[in-house]
Amino acid sequence: MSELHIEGLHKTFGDTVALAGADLAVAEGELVAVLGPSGCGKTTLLRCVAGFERPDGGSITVAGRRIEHLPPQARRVGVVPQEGALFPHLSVGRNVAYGLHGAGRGGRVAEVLDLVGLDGYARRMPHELSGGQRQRVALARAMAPKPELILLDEPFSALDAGLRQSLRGEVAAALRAAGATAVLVTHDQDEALSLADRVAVMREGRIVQFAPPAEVYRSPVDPWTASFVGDAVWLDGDVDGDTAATAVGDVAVEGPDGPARLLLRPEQLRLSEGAPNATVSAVEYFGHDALVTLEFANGVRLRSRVLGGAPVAGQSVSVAVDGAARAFAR
Ligand SMILES: Nc1ncnc2c1ncn2[C@@H]1O[C@H](COP(=O)(O)OP(=O)(O)OP(=O)(O)O)[C@@H](O)[C@H]1O
Repeated sequence: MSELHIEGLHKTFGDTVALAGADLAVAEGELVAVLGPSGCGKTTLLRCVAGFERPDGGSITVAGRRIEHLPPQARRVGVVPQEGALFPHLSVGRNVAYGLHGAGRGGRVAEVLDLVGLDGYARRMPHELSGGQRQRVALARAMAPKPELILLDEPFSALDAGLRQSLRGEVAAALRAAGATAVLVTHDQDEALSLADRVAVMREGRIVQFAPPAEVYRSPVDPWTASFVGDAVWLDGDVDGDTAATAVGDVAVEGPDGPARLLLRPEQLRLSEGAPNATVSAVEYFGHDALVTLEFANGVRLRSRVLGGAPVAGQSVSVAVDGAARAFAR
């Protein structure tokens, strides 16, 4: 497995700019999620790397080799499409063996099926598998020829929520066990944050932030990224050093001095002991936690994520802020 370098990639379709100078550098053995809203260019980026689309400009290098002008089969890149796309008339084993040649085929098929947890499934037909098993076969098929790089295009999107979550972990484990360099495209922030070593946030054809999941969540580069990745609670304030004066009191901050929009995550607003300073105006209960809308005396409303017992609407509560808010100049 090898590293991937994408520089200044451009692609337009008629009047639509799908890629507007996308840059991405994936290290050997790394699992990167490209996360962005619908239409931001994720699939186009992946298709350019796979060779299904030819970019208008820019370069794609895998293991030091420029590949953007090579046909797909010469790129040594494996692809796991959205819905697996297995050959329906071929057994699991023959699907996985499809891109393999030579004597070691049988052994390699068994090896990759084992890696994806489908040891003993080689004789089954695709229609005899669950949706999650089909996706694992598609992953095994992509990995079988030992490509330099594996690309996964929304590989869990056709599955229901429970299955998606368990399969995510299994796929990440299989990729890591194989030492694969992989790029996964998704619009699902939970998927990106939970799976990837680094997340590339994509907007309007460009990568706007590329960092480990915790950094993207805690220190988003701009308000758009803050609101796109995770729940954002916004509060206006005036920053002076490491505190900001706000309508709900002084809050610890990180960011430039002056008028600012302050980003808090709902779990940073904690119900505490002490003199009440807010009233609960609404509660959305989810079992494991609840989203509570808090109204302060001056009319400011903020959302808090509360674990365990949720308060009830109308209740007076004391609210404290944990950690620092991130300030963006206003
Ligand atoms: N073959 C094409 N012809 C014309 N326009 C296209 C083509 N492929 C993509 N586009 C346009 O390019 C833009 C980026 O599309 P792309 O499929 O890469 O986005 P995406 O981020 O993968 O979206 P989604 O999450 O909805 O799949 C969109 O505006 C789309 O309509």
